[in-house]
Amino acid sequence: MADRKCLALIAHDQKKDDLAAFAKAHEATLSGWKIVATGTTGGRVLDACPGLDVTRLKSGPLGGDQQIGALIATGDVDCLIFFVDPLTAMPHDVDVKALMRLAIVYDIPMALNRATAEQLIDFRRN
Ligand SMILES: O=C(CO)COP(=O)(O)O
Repeated sequence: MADRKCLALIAHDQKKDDLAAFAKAHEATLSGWKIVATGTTGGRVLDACPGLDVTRLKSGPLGGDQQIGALIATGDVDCLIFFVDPLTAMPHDVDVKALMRLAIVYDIPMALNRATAEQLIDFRRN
């Protein structure tokens, strides 16, 4: 059997409740993926869905976004769902931009809000 594809999940603090609810609502679909997540986000996803295969990396401000960017560059992440908070300044804004840039460079599907993530998860199921 081919290796499962890898999905990266990230949410800024104001969006973490929303991402946990999204994960719960799509738990069955997400169980078909290998998941990598920034540290705090991964913890929230596992609290909501303890059975998912989630690898937690560093927290975003401590390098987690860059770790996920590196995994995109090596071809180890196939899809990115990142619930971005557009209303709060981030100390690691440059890391966030660099991550999005690599998702574009390597042309992987990237959802930056819940509406797009809902479409992406439905699309990939079909
Ligand atoms: O800051 C983040 C993304 O830029 C998310 O990191 P955490 O999941 O560790 O909060």
